Amino acid sequence: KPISVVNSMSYEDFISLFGNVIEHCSLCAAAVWRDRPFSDVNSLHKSFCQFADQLPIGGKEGILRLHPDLAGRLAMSGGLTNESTKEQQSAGLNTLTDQEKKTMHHLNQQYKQKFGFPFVICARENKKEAILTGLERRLNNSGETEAVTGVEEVKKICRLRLLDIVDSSSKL
Ligand SMILES: NC(=O)NC1=NC(=O)NC1=O
Repeated sequence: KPISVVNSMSYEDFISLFGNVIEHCSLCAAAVWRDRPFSDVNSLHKSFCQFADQLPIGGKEGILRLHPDLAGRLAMSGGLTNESTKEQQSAGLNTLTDQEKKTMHHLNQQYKQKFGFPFVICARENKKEAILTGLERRLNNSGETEAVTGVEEVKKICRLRLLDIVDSSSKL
């Protein structure tokens, strides 16, 4: 969609179009609508990032808790959103060996046990090996660090999902 069409949308249409660019966070889109008109997809992304950044730590953790595990129960049962399904497949998470599945599940559990929110990484920018090493490495971080790191990954996921919707060449 051209950015001019995005800028002329009612907030209902804007929310239905962008309600999942941050996974299950239609609130983000509902808030970002007020920043229109957007000059291009970058300024639209910037608004989403600013909304996430100004959230208190509890809100940041809340955004992370809305994300499905990588190669988790939901993924195995085909219960992911369309976007997450494609993203997890692109990282090769649908072709994990039984051993890799067990390792991923165990590390995800450990991570959630420690932080109280799931491990989030931009799957379209990582293959399964990098995801597993990232999970192991980040397990050693503090909760504060991981809440911020996770939101940085959410911003990357958001940018790629926005680029799937908005013509990146269109400018105000
Ligand atoms: N826990 C996650 O990182 N989930 C995901 N990352 C993505 O890029 N897509 C997901 O579903």
